[in-house]
Amino acid sequence: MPQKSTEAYPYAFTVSYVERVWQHRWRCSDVTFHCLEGALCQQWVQTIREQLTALTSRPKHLLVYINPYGGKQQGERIYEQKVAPLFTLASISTDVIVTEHANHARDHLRTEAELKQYDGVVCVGGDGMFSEMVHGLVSRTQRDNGVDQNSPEEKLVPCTLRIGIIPAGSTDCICYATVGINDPVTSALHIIVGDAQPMDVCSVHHNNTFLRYSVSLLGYGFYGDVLADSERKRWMGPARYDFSGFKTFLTHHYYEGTVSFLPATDILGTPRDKTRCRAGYVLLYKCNLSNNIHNQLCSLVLYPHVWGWRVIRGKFLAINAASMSCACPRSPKGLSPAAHLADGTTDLILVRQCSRFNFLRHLLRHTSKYDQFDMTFVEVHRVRRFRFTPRYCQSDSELDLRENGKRLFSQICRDHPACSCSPAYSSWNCDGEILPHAAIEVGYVTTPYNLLCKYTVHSESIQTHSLFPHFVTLQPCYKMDKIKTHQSTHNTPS
Ligand SMILES: Nc1ncnc2c1ncn2[C@@H]1O[C@H](COP(=O)(O)OP(=O)(O)OP(=O)(O)O)[C@@H](O)[C@H]1O
Ligand SMILES: CCCCCCCCCCCCC/C=C/[C@@H](O)[C@H](CO)NC(=O)CCCCC
Ligand SMILES: [Ca+2]
Repeated sequence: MPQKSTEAYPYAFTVSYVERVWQHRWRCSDVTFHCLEGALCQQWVQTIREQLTALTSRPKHLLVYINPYGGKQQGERIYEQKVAPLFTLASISTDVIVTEHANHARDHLRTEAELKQYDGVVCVGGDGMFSEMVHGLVSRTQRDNGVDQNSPEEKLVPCTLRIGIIPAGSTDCICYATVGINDPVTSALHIIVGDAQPMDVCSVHHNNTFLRYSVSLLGYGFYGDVLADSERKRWMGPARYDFSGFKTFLTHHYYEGTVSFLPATDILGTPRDKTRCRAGYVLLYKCNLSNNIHNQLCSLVLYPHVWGWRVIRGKFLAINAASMSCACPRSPKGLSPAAHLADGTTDLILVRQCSRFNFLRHLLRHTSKYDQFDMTFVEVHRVRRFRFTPRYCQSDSELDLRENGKRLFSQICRDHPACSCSPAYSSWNCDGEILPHAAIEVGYVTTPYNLLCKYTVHSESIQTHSLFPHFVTLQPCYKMDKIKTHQSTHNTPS
């Protein structure tokens, strides 16, 4: 600042604020205001501070879990260098746990963590780490409320604590599909300003026994096989998915079975809509869909069997249930671009046996503007529940082998034990974790979740933003713990 104005306006304070720089990317900027009088400066600071304190949606105390081995193993560095300084600037205090083993965060959240003292929990990692948080919190909430997790008929009780994601994984699909980008700074700023987004959760069962929750992808066939292969190549980092994806594409296995599903008939909107559920300031498509007659007509056309379950038998290259778009850097529009984040449904995508060439066309359309569902061997249904039963029963010994992670020597092709045809079973990819059971039942899709790092879709949050459009926090010009005015000519706080 020129000396002249410093002399004329000797008091100053700095406001840090969120700036939208490009598309969905946010950055923290600041602006310094200079005043003639110390008292006036103090009054401004006091008033802004009061307004900030009144924003109850903003977290003050967070519990952070860092997976040091997710993605490119950069979790700790990302948190220390990019996120922690922003939390400090926003006067958010944190308790940080660097996980020591898989399921550390899940078990800590489920049993030990003193959750009452926190306004939210944050995970630094990928989809697997987020899944751990969901399992810890959702399980704890169901247990505290006497909900039987084993019953697919039961609806989940919503959790009150929100989860924030700082992306540091390999796919980061949950972060990308909710925020619009996988950028740690953007996510940290969403957490700071208290953004919230409810999200759907599916419970997955086998023989009336609870297996796992899923919030993004439940995929059998192609995505199950990619995951099973890639887990053996974790040392490759995020590139393992490209390698295993290519390999699985070449193997071109199909799987026989029966899919039964309960179509979501009482909703507006279809998986073929052109809208995107990634609410922001420019594109505000809310999850509770718009009252649109065109959408209503599409629902009727797509779901003529409105009253009950539908059953489809066949040979499938992939069976995917996308509870959200599953957009990620590999596929910016995702597996089901029009899926909604919190509408109590999942989009069931059935890819029937077809030629390698056609399957490649289908896969490539996930990365372009062309419609991946507009192909004769692909169908998509918006559903509330579904089941899958493989054509051939899976024996208990086979399940044991799979559960123990052993190679499936017993997995023979259906007609010719000695040849390399398609095996009888794939496994389910449940948000990036392998489920060895081929036969599963998915209970009612419910929305027991709130994320911290999401654009506003609640009217409450929108109001908050229009009242206080940008302020993240206040800082004096010179580094101090508390907000104070200072006399800029003397470089010392007054
Ligand atoms: N300290 C740890 N040591 C080993 N594994 C861990 C540890 N902490 C968490 N995990 C496990 O690491 C697995 C992968 O983590 P994460 O999801 O963060 O990264 P990723 O798999 O590379 O990313 P993505 O899920 O986005 O593809 C998760 O299943 C999680 O349970
Ligand atoms: C031969 C050309 C192929 C081009 C294909 C592009 C299609 C990409 C669609 C990507 C869909 C990602 C769905 C997200 C799944 C996550 O819950 C899971 C855990 O992070 N990731 C994977 O399973 C990792 C899945 C990675 C699949 C490649
Ligand atoms: Ca959904």
